[in-house]
Amino acid sequence: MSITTTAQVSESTTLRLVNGKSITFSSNEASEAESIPAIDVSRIYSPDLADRQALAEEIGSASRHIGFFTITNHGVDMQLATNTLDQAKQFFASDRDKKMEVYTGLMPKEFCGYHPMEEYNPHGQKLQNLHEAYNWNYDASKDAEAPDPNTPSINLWPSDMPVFQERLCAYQTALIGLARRLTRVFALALHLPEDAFDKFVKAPEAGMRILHYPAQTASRTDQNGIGAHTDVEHFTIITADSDGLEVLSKSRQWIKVKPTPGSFVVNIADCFMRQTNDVFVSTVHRVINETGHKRYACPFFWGFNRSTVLTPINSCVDEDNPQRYPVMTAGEYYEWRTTRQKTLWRFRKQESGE
Ligand SMILES: O=C(O)CCC(=O)C(=O)O
Ligand SMILES: [Fe+2]
Repeated sequence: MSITTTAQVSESTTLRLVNGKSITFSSNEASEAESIPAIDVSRIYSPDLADRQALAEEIGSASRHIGFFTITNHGVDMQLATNTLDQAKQFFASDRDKKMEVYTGLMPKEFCGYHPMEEYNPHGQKLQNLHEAYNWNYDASKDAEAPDPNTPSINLWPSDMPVFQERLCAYQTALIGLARRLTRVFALALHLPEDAFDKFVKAPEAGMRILHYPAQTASRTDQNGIGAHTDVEHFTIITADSDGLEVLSKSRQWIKVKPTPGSFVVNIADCFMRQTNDVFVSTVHRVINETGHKRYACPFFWGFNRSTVLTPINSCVDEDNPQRYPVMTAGEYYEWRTTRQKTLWRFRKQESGE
């Protein structure tokens, strides 16, 4: 972590993110003084376009200002989420050898598979990030709305845990349905036709991850559960069983996000930020588990098909906001981030003397 000191103000911290941007904040403490917007999204199911447009205005405003919001009345059966978190508890409780059979290092250009405990340290803190994770990708053959048995899925499933795969995929299928509807609302929020993005999400990126964060005893300066970062794709839908998620506001304060039973947290990610030329904010976030007990979470990472060219949306580029990023496909960006993230984070681990 690089510490810089300003003349009158106390110490501030500057961190460089994997996406190339830097962030600075003056206090490492998080507070509940600000909160993220809570949006009732039941209107995604309304047959009336005016209802969906009104919802799009709310979601668009949250995406432009903080890039994080909670959604209620989303229509997803929360039993599917509970089942997935139960499977996470069982998987992470198994032997390390068992988990290492699906080690993510076997797939250097992908995130899928098992990420061991204390493997990464993105900001060179005294201690490695205190989490372990398991990631799995979209499987076109299980897509309820557009099943395609001919596209192989890239995954590392544990060999003898069929219920694990079944429960995790059932939850993923439900979230894919919700994400397709939200994608239409985002199109409206950008004042595009509602179906403008449909073609990009026929065969989407819809990877997921389960995470286990042990209770942290070290200070938040020395260790994070997961260090400050932005997500890679278009938007993320997070389920978590406890406090711990923190979001960096525009005023550079860390805000605590409270999980509300039955709701999800949604955040904008980097591909959407690039495609909207920074009109949508891909907000920096991290997790620090100071609850005193284990924390489990399950983010769902939704992105447009890897062949989608991330040309900035016309209405997001003008004289005051000229084009900020070179154009590349979502797949090129994904691969750049994955390899960079894995090598950079491991490099910093070696640097810290492990
Ligand atoms: O555990 C959480 O609540 C969020 C995890 C996260 O931000 C991530 O995996 O990208
Ligand atoms: Fe994240």
